[in-house]
Amino acid sequence: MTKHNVVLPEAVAIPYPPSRATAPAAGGGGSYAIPRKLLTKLELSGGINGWVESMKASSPTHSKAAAAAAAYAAAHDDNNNSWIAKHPSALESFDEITRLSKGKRIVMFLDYDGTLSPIVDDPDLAFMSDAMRAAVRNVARYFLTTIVTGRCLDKVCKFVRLAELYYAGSHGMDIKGPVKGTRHAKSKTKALLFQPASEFLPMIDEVYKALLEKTRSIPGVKMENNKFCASVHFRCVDEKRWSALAEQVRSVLKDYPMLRLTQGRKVLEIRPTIKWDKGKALEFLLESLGFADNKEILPVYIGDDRTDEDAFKVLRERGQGFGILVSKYPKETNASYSLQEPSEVMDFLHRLVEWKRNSDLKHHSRV
Ligand SMILES: O=P(O)(O)OC[C@H]1O[C@H](O[C@H]2O[C@H](CO)[C@@H](O)[C@H](O)[C@H]2O)[C@H](O)[C@@H](O)[C@@H]1O
Repeated sequence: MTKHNVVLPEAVAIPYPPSRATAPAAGGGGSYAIPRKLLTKLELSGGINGWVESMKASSPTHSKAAAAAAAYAAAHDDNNNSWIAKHPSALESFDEITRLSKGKRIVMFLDYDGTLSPIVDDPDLAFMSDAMRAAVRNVARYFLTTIVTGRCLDKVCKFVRLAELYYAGSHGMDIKGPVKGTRHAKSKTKALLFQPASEFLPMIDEVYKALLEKTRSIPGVKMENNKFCASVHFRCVDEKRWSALAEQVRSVLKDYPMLRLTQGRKVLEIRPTIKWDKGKALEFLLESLGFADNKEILPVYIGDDRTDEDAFKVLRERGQGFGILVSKYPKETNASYSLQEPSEVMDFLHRLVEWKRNSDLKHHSRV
C-alpha cells in the first residue's frame, strides 16, 4: 500500500461577515422543495489576517500547512489504524466494492477538476484527456452518470463533451439532464433542468464584474465567472500579495450579505447563501430520477475537494453508497475509499466497466 505524505486539506470554508439585511425574493424552478434558510452567519476571526492564514493553510507547499498536517497526522494516525486503513484505495478494495454492489444498480457521480482532469495553473486549460473521456463514456454506457462541479455548465460541457451525461454545474446550482436523443435522455417526461439560485444571477454577475475591476492590479489573479458563483483564483499570485487580494475581495463583498465566501484549491469562491451544495444536488438528482427510497441503488461519488465532502456526507448519512476521495495526502474526509490522482480514477472506471461487462455476460449465459 502506498504511504501518503501529509499535508492539510486544500479547501476550507471561510465564513463571511454580512453587513446588509435584505434578502432577494425567493425563487428557483421545478417542483423540488428549495431550502431557503440562510446559512449561519459567522464572523471571520482575525479579519484579513484570518483570511490570509486560511489561504496559506490551504496550500500544501506552505510551512503552515505542513505544520497543521503534521498535527493532523499525529492526532489521527496511530500506526495500527492509519488514514489509509480507514480510507483504503478503491483499486485495492475493488473486490469489496463489487461485493457491496451485488444486486444493486450503481449510479455514478464524478467531480471534474482534480478528479477527471489534473490540477493546472490556468483554469481555462484544465482539459480532460481523450483517454479519460473514453473511460467516462464507457462508464455512462453501463451506469447513469452525473458530472458534479464548481464550474459553470457551459464550460464543463465544453471540457467533457459527452451529451449523454447529467451535469450539475456551479456547485450543484445548475442542473441539466442528457441531450435529447442520447442514452439516458427521458423521451416521455420533461427534460431535467433545475436552478435553485436563479434569483442570484444578476447579483453574481455584478459581483464578478466588480471583483474583476478591483483585482485587476494584482498580478496573477484569474477571475472566473461560474454563473451562480464567482471564482477568484490565486494559484499564480505571489504570496506577498495575498493580503492585498483578500482586502480587495472583502471590500467588494461587504455590500453583499446575501453572498458567502468559501475556499477551494487556491481559489476564493463567492456564492449565494442558500443552503445548496453538491450534497443537495446529489439528493435532488436521486429524487428526480425516481431513486429517492430505492434501496437497490448504490450511489458512488468520486471527488477531490472540500466541496465534494458535502456529497460524501450525504451518502454516509443515508447509509447508502459511498464516497471516494481523490488525494495523495491524508485529510479529514467523509469518503470511505481513496484514489491518489486522476489516472487512478481512470483505472477505477475501467475496472468498473470490465466487471459490469463480465457479470452481464455471466448472467446472460445462465439465462
Ligand atoms: O468542483 P470541481 O470540478 O472540482 O471544480 C472546483 C474548481 O475547479 C477549478 O479550479 C481548480 O482547478 C484549476 C485547474 O486545474 C486550478 O487552476 C485551480 O487552482 C483550482 O482551484 C475551476 O477553475 C473552479 O471554477 C472550480 O470551482
